[in-house]
Amino acid sequence: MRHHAPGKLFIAGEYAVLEPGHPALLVAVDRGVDVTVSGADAHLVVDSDLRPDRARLRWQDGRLVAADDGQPAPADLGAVTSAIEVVGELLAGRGLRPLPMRVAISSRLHRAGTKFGLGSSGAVSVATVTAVAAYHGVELSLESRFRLAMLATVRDGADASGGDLAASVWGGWIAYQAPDRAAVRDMARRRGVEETMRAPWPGLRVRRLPPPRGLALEVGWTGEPASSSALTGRLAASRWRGSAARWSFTSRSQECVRTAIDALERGDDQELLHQVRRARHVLAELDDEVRLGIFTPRLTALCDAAETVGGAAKPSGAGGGDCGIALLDAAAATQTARLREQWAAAGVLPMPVQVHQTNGSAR
Ligand SMILES: Nc1ncnc2c1ncn2[C@@H]1O[C@H](COP(=O)(O)OP(=O)(O)O)[C@@H](O)[C@H]1O
Ligand SMILES: C[C@@](O)(CCOP(=O)(O)OP(=O)(O)O)CC(=O)O
Repeated sequence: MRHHAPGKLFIAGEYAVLEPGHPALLVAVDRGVDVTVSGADAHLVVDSDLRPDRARLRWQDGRLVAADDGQPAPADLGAVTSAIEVVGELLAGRGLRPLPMRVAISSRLHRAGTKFGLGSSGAVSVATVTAVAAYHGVELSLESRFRLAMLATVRDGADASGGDLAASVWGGWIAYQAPDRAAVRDMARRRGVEETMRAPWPGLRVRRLPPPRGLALEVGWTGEPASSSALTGRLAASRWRGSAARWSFTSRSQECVRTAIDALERGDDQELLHQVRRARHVLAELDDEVRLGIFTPRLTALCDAAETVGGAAKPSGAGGGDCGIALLDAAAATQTARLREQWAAAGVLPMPVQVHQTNGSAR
């Protein structure tokens, strides 16, 4: 049983999307993670391309622990083990026991262990819940994949919007608004996974969007891995939290993303470019205000280069490294060539990444 889940890029709306009701614009990419589930003699074996050794695990009170000494499962396998545990809970609710299995993860979202910032944890969660459920004969709808992966993500208190999960599940270009994660986590604790899968999730909205008519998407990698949770944690702990600046940032981001979504739906590429430039500035103002370090020198150079050739660019996601996106006139090949040259001179690696098409059905 094998499942492929694509990685993602944030086109606009990062940070603000953490607040329920605030949209983000994302796109899935044609690189991702493959999870293959096959039989095993006993226990559960997790074999990840991030680790030299396979981990042998066993179930203990609904959690996965090391098979030999009962110690917690390796922390770097947290995305995988949480995803398996949530499926385990779903199966238990249906009177089924998880089978012994080997879960193998192979990813094109890192190079020799250094991530690109294309949403590897999200793709791992989506591919794992889908493949493990299918191995047990449970076919999940698109929304059920998203919900299980979101439950796996929030289970240990991590606050992430789930935008990466939605892009990975639905594919293509999407508009996304996050559910109230605290409410969803509490519901799962009180009422269990099965019921939480069926209940309404306040705030959650996902909508597929048409791609831009005549724009090409370019992706540049800074070569510097960044920790999104460290950046969002610093933001949450800062005095910015209850400030007027926060309100101003989230409302400007919201207006920018809504206008960008509208531009996509109307096929207005020029307006989309304008909103991507605005999104860059809204993020830069947040960075000036809170000094998060979203814009590294390479990310700033990546954006400036795109603007000098007539395009629009910004960091994708939390910033601090990882990658950035640029949108350019698809018909102007010389602009793309000039952009790539300027990126290379600034130490930004152009990545051969295309948009992943929409995943099959709408559900
Ligand atoms: N190939 C993989 N195998 C197992 N876990 C993975 C793999 N790729 C990513 N992960 C999990 O995702 C985490 C990286 O997530 P994150 O920092 O959010 O990166 P990204 O920016 O690519 O989403 C890793 O620490 C690991 O827990
Ligand atoms: C700040 C954010 O809105 C965006 C973070 O996006 P990244 O693309 O940086 O995330 P990772 O996939 O974990 O690397 C936080 C969020 O939406 O969860």
